[in-house]
Amino acid sequence: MPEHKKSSVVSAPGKVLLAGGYIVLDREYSGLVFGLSARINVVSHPIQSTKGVHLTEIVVESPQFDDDSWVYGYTPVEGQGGVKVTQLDPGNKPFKPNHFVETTLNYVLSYIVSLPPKPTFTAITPAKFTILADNDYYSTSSSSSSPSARHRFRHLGQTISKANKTGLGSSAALVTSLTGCLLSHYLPLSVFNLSTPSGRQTLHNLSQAAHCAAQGKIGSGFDVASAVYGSCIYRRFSPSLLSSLPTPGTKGFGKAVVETVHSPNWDQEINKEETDLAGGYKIRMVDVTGGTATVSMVKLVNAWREKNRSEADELFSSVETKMKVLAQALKQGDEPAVKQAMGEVRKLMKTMGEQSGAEIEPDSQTKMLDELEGLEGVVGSVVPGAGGYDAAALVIRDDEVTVERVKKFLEEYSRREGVKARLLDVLGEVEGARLEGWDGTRWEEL
Ligand SMILES: Nc1ncnc2c1ncn2[C@@H]1O[C@H](COP(=O)(O)OP(=O)(O)OP(=O)(O)O)[C@@H](O)[C@H]1O
Ligand SMILES: C[C@@](O)(CCOP(=O)(O)O)CC(=O)O
Repeated sequence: MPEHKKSSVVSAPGKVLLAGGYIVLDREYSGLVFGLSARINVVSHPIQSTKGVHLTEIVVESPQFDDDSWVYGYTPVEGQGGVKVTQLDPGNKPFKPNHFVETTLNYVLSYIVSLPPKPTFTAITPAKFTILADNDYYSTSSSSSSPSARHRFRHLGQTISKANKTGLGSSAALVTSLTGCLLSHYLPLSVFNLSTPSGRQTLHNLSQAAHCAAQGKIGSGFDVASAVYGSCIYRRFSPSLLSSLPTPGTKGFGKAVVETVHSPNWDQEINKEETDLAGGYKIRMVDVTGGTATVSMVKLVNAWREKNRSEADELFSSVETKMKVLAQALKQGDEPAVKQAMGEVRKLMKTMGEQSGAEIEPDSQTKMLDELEGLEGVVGSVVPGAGGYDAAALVIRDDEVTVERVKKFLEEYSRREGVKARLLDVLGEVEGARLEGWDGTRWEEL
């Protein structure tokens, strides 16, 4: 583990889009997203070269998963192309790429070496980056109260591709925390400081660029926005900002990344003032061990909207109106208003699903959420984001009795319906990406 003075630790939260799925893809509409207490942390460690050996290696490891570490060589690219990393064959193990990690390295290292006043390839030195994800990002067969589950960064006993995601936005939290850690590790505080508004803006723009490239599509970016800024009402950036970046490893890539990240044309809106959760309430998530194919659902909703423009636009506007009412009610702790607004958002999203053919609130989720809403202390529920079988979101009263009641209900419901529904430990949280302090053993728990 690293000597703390030479290490940086950056964490970024997961997300829950409480209201605004699909509509937030269009800049006309905004969505309400909360950050989550489940964070992905990235810890940097310099690698000392032994005398006479010239290393140009960057290692990224995710020790909670079987065999998941990736070794990259890095080389400068001529013609202001920045840096290109190439994954090195581990020899003794199967060769497994991690597209999100590799793309982030290409974008962030290229940005760092291409910063004005002049390109400095020597800014990059060999280093290792360790990814530590809070447990709630993945479903497991063990219950959350078992001893191994209490470990902060549990070993999952499988590879990343086999792990069952709960839908809390692991790739956005990973790309954002890795971007923040690379910037903090390689750049002096005078050039990149995560705690300043301009540092956050750089982190946001660069993480959006890397995440879109890794995903192979330009989504709304609400997940990266909340990983950087935490809870907010989010209006997306114009997709044209990222549509003409060259490919990593080609001439002009590094220069283009710097120009794009520093462009004055970024037009996302992050409204944090109207997003808060009053004391006495908590946002909790219920995992149903499913997962959702967001891309095909978005295609169905878009196709329906194309054909039924005025009906769809009316529905989209109603979702946005109710989203704003919900944000205000949550901030004020107005329980009846939260209940009503969540109920209305649910109904509208159910209708969007029925009209478009996308399973936004599948009937099995409807049944579970209706029953949950009947419990004392459960204020409201929604299928967040794209909906489907990702973890559902609840607003509940913040007391032990309610939590126990919900847990007991989910046990009984799982037995009765033959499903695995459980309350995740994760809570809604307002804060975004942050530099973590070094406190000795905290990052050595694995
Ligand atoms: N702990 C981790 N260590 C290394 N890579 C990770 C980790 N978590 C996520 N990733 C990367 O992110 C990818 C998962 O991204 P994907 O977009 O499929 O899921 P997601 O962002 O969690 O989805 P959702 O938004 O539905 O929660 C993994 O294949 C891997 O490349
Ligand atoms: C459908 C969409 O609006 C939300 C997807 O949310 P999630 O990944 O299911 O949390 C897509 C997007 O905003 O990029």
